[in-house]
Formats: sequence, structure tokens, C-alpha cells
Amino acid sequence: MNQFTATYTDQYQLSMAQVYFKNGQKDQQAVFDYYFRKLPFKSGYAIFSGLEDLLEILSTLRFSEDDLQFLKEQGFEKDFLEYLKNLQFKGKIYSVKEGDIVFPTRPILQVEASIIEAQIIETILLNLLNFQTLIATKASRMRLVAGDATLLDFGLRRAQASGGYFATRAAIIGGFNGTSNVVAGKDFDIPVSGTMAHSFVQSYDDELTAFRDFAEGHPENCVLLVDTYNTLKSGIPNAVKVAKEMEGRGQKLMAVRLDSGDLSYFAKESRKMLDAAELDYVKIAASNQLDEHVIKSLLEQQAPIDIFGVGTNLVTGDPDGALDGVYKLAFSAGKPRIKISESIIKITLPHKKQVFRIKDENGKCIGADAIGLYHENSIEEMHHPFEPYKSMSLKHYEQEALLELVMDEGKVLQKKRSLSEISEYSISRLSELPIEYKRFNNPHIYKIGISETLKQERDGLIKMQKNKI
Ligand SMILES: Nc1ncnc2c1ncn2[C@@H]1O[C@H](COP(=O)(O)OP(=O)(O)OP(=O)(O)O)[C@@H](O)[C@H]1O
Ligand SMILES: O=P(O)(O)OC[C@H]1O[C@H](OP(=O)(O)OP(=O)(O)O)[C@H](O)[C@@H]1O
Ligand SMILES: O=C(O)c1cccnc1
Repeated sequence: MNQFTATYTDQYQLSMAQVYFKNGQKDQQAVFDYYFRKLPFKSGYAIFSGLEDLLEILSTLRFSEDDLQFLKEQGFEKDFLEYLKNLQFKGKIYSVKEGDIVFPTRPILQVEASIIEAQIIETILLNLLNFQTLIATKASRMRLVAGDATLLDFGLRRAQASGGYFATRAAIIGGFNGTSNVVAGKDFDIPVSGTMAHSFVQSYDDELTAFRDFAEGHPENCVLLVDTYNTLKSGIPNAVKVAKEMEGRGQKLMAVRLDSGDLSYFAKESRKMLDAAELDYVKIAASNQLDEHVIKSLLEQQAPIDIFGVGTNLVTGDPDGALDGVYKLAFSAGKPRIKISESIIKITLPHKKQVFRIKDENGKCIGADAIGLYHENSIEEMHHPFEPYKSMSLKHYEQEALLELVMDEGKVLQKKRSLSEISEYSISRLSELPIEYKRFNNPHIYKIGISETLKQERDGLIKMQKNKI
């Protein structure tokens, strides 16, 4: 999987790094926060995904000989290139657990490293975490509405080039059951499955022979695509014949797949025809431009669909396309740092921090996370980040610290979890979130607050910067 070297970065990271190097600042320690500002899909939550890939890549990230030659041709200086030759990420990473539910404007992950190392990894970190978090969130929304139905990822062919690879992984974290993507299945140990294409049916002179040959070739998990010519007049009657022939051989047809037309109508009619032939065990799969809204609508119409195959809208994160996750400097050279912006929501939070999930006495999430300085063990009073008179006492609540050290001196500290473990964790964390945050229309807004000490630090820095201007 690891096709990345340290040039998987933006040029400005290297331009800045060369200046730090030449000015003797290369060992200056820095803290950067990773967070996003806007939830995708008008969702009330997001699912954090991509952490284990990031840690694995960082633990072996180097500049290759080829990279250094290229950078030389780009005009980088000899002594800086010599330094890059031995550069490895030796920093610390604090992170929320992969699969957890996460919310805008509060740190999900913090990097503490030399300014050069921290800067060079920014691009790959954002590339991996933004994309997977987007897709895991999309997948999770489909899982929420699909109930017990099986969700399969069919997206590799529609993905933005190599995005399909990580999209599959993220889909599983968000609650999908399997994929048609063979390489992702192999690399990430994901159940791989699939049906047949229209071309297979078209390549025969008649549909029945195509179905027969396929069923003989693949008696286990056989799924027949029934809409190439006419679903109810040809596809289903031929599938029934083949299913009966399979029964004669002691085999069972697993499912039929619908891929066009009114999926509710065709699923209901197909179910009736299969049941009338005593094939109630044959499942119905559906595909064709599905997303969480279509799946929800189909199930509200009581369409008897057992398996949903989802491609385009899953792997492209339609309609949002990207998560706006950012990486902002919070501390460097022994001082807290802030970025002030015209837009109040874009003002950053200084210092190394900790984030607490606020829970009631029964351990139930109340819909709030509070951000404090790293050394604060808990937060007494949470302030609205920007509205001065809004605050809430947290004295009687439980507080769960969310950021934990997952990488130290460039080494991964946690044992690798399987994707199914991460997915189960994600589903259990989502189940702790009250239902109001999970509805599709105008979900309740999760509260993010800051501690009194962090507020004072931030406001002091804003004042200081304003006085300088
Ligand atoms: N019963 C339904 N309720 C809600 N959405 C549906 C239903 N049936 C299909 N859809 C969705 O409607 C969209 C368009 O389906 P439509 O029937 O127009 O196209 P199509 O069948 O793919 O056309 P074609 O026959 O040319 O392939 C798809 O996203 C599909 O998943
Ligand atoms: O609609 P999506 O959510 O993107 O799901 C993937 C689509 O890819 C396949 O179609 P395609 O026409 O590429 O091949 P086929 O001949 O196998 O149907 C499949 O039949 C789905 O319709
Ligand atoms: O296995 C399938 O049915 C499949 C795989 C990829 C894309 N569409 C369908």
C-alpha cells in the first residue's frame, strides 16, 4: 500500500522548510491542530477515518534518491537537500480514535514535532484524513437508514482515480459490509463480493444460457443481473428457471440484481414472482445511482431490497466532494500562536490542547465537546467560542478525554486494529449520539465550547496582535 515518499507534499512546505533550515530553526518545536470547519452533507456529525493509514505512512516516510534529484533540479540548495536525505518524522501525534464521531472546529488530531517535519507532513495528512473522513461519513449515513440490509461498495470505477482505494476502506469504517474492489479487499482484509455485468448477458445470444453458464461457474454466492432486456418478462422468469435447476443440483441461487427503472416497483414485483416459485430465500439486490436519500425512500416505500450496491455517490462524497479539514499552527518556539481572521469562525485556538466529550451521569453523550489546554484534567465551565455571554457549567458532568498519544518519536504506539473493529467502534460511538443529531433535515447542532483558561489565552493573544497593528 505504501506508495508514498516525502515529496507527497506541496512545494511551499519545502520552501518554508529551507528557510527554517538556513536560519537555524530546524529543531524548533511546533504544535499543529487538524480540524474541519463545516460538516459535509448537512450532516449532524462526521466519522473520523484515515488515522491508521496516516500513521503507517509517516512511520516510513523518507525522501528517496529520485526525490532529492528532482528537488535539486527545482533549485533547492545542496546543504538543505543533504539534511532532507536523513529526514524522518520523529514527532508525536495525539489523536481521537479512528471511527469516532467528530464535529467542526475542535481538534481531531495534533502534531507535535520539529517545525520542518510538522510542515512537510501537512499535505499528506490533510489528503488522507479529509478524504477518508468525508467518505466514512457518507457511508455512515447510508448505514443509518439501511437497517439490516447489506451495503456493498461498487465505486472503484467511478472514483476520482486512486481515491477509490481509500474510499473503500473508509466505506467499511462507516458501516458498509463489503466491496467489489479486489485490491482494497486484499490489502485491508475486507469481504470482497460481486455479481455480473450487463456485458456478460449481452455476450450470449440468449439470457437464459448466460444465467445457466454463470450459475454453473459460480454456484456459491451466485447473483443474476435481471434487467438487461426486460426485468419482469425475461430476467426474473429466467432467474427462476435457473434457481430451480440449481435446487436440482442441491445449490441455491443467492440473489437477483436490479439496476434500472423504479427499483421499488421492480423489487416488489420480483419478490412476488420469486415467492410464488417458492424461492423466498433468493435475495434482491439493487443498484443505480443510490445514496442515503434514495435508500431511505426505497425502504419507506417498503421495497423488499436486501442488498444495496453503491458506487458514484459514495466514493465521490456527492454532493460535497471534499471535507474542508485544515492544519493550523497553535504553538512554536516556546510560544502560543494564533491566526486572526476577518471571519470570527476562522480565528485559531493557540496552545497544545485536550478535547473532552461531555457525558451525563449515565455516561450518555449530551451533545457537547469542550476544548481545554492540554494540562487541564477537566473543565469546570465551557464558553461558547465566539459569543461572550454564552457558557455552561460542566461541574456535574463526566468528561472523557479524546486525544491520546498514538505516535511517539515517529513510532506507532497503538496495536493495529482490524477494519471491522474500527467499524464496530464507530457504530457504537454513533449509537451514543442522541437521535436529534442524526436526522437528515436540520440536525441538532452539537455544542463546542472552550475552557476559561483557553479563552483567556486566546483573547490575550488577539489583543496583543491587535495592539501591534
Ligand atoms: N422507487 C424509487 N424511489 C426513489 N428513487 C428511485 C426509485 N427507483 C429508482 N430510483 C432512483 O432514481 C434515480 C433515477 O432512476 P431512473 O429510473 O430515472 O433511471 P434509470 O432507470 O437508470 O434509467 P435507465 O433505464 O436509462 O437506466 C436513480 O438514482 C435511482 O436509484
Ligand atoms: O450507479 P452507481 O452507484 O455508480 O453504481 C455502480 C454502477 O456501476 C455498474 O454500472 P455499469 O454501467 O458501469 O456496468 P454494468 O454493465 O455492470 O451495469 C453497476 O451496474 C451500477 O449501476
Ligand atoms: O459486482 C457488481 O455487481 C458490480 C461491481 C462494480 C460495479 N457495479 C456492479
